Amino acid sequence: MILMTETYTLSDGLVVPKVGFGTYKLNGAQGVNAITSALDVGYRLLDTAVNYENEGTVGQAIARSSVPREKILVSSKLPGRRQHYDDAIATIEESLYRSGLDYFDLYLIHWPNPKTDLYVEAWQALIAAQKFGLIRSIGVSNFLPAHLERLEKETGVMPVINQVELHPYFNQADQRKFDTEHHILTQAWSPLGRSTSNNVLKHPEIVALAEKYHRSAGQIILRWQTQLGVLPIPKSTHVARQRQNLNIFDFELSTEDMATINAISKPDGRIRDQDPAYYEEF
Ligand SMILES: NC(=O)C1=CN([C@@H]2O[C@H](COP(=O)(O)OP(=O)(O)OC[C@H]3O[C@@H](n4cnc5c(N)ncnc54)[C@H](OP(=O)(O)O)[C@@H]3O)[C@@H](O)[C@H]2O)C=CC1
Ligand SMILES: O=C(O)C(=O)[C@@H](O)[C@H](O)C(=O)CO
Repeated sequence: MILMTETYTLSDGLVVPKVGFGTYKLNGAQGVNAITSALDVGYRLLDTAVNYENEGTVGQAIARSSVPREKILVSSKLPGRRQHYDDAIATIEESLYRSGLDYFDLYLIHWPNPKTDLYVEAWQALIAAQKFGLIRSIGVSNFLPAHLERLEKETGVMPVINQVELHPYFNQADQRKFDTEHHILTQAWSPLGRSTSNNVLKHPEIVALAEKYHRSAGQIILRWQTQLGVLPIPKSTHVARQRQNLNIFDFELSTEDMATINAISKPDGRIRDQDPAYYEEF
């Protein structure tokens, strides 16, 4: 049975599912199998990046899937080392060749890299690539309010999406508020905390809520994110987990339980030392 998701409408009119599928570390034949399985389960938004070295894997899964291309949204990301205008345009074209696609539904600047200070130039390239028809919607990832304000001031164009680290240990309340006020949809990367040693799926409050709602810990977290108005992109290689991560639209967390999860967040809750104010990724 194919699972259906609810949708968000972005400020430019693009309709996106409320849950997408992350593909970091899904490479080669195993990656194709995992992504094909995700499409079979019902995922319709695939998140990739040049830096994941798997745009070919994603394209191959789409080619093998029985789901028509136009029913799938594919989102990729421009790496830090390609933020000069001409490099960015060439990279977007190469991303398309690698994936075997004619267009991307979404393309994001992966990190602002403020020390390199080329993100406005990269944004101008994304605006042009959208005009050329290579990309339907343009967005960013890991952008702080100051970076977003600068994009608007210098180009007049705000991103429609901002993909940031967001899980119960780091719930991004201020960034979400800013994004909402500027009609930007917040996407959650590592929505399940990447199952690190400090595993948020085992947090006692999350485990208690899973018992209360007769759901898995992952489903509680993903449901919390969608009730916050956020779009999580969980990754899983296992079909049963892929299915449960999408199957969150038939229950609702109470206001009190939402508040309980919101209270887990802490200022130093990032998985790694990746504050976009100074982190640079190439
Ligand atoms: N823009 C950016 O800078 C970044 C973007 N991303 C994007 O976000 C996506 C998701 O983040 P990611 O870092 O992969 O981490 P996630 O938070 O999605 O966690 C993935 C891990 O959780 C496990 N898992 C998945 N579902 C469940 C479940 N229901 N119960 C228990 N364990 C589960 C997976 O194991 P298994 O596979 O064995 O099921 C895997 O080990 C990435 O794949 C990528 O597309 C990620 C990081 C940064
Ligand atoms: O996975 C991504 O999209 C990244 O931007 C990486 O920085 C990731 O967060 C990572 O941890 C790489 O080791």
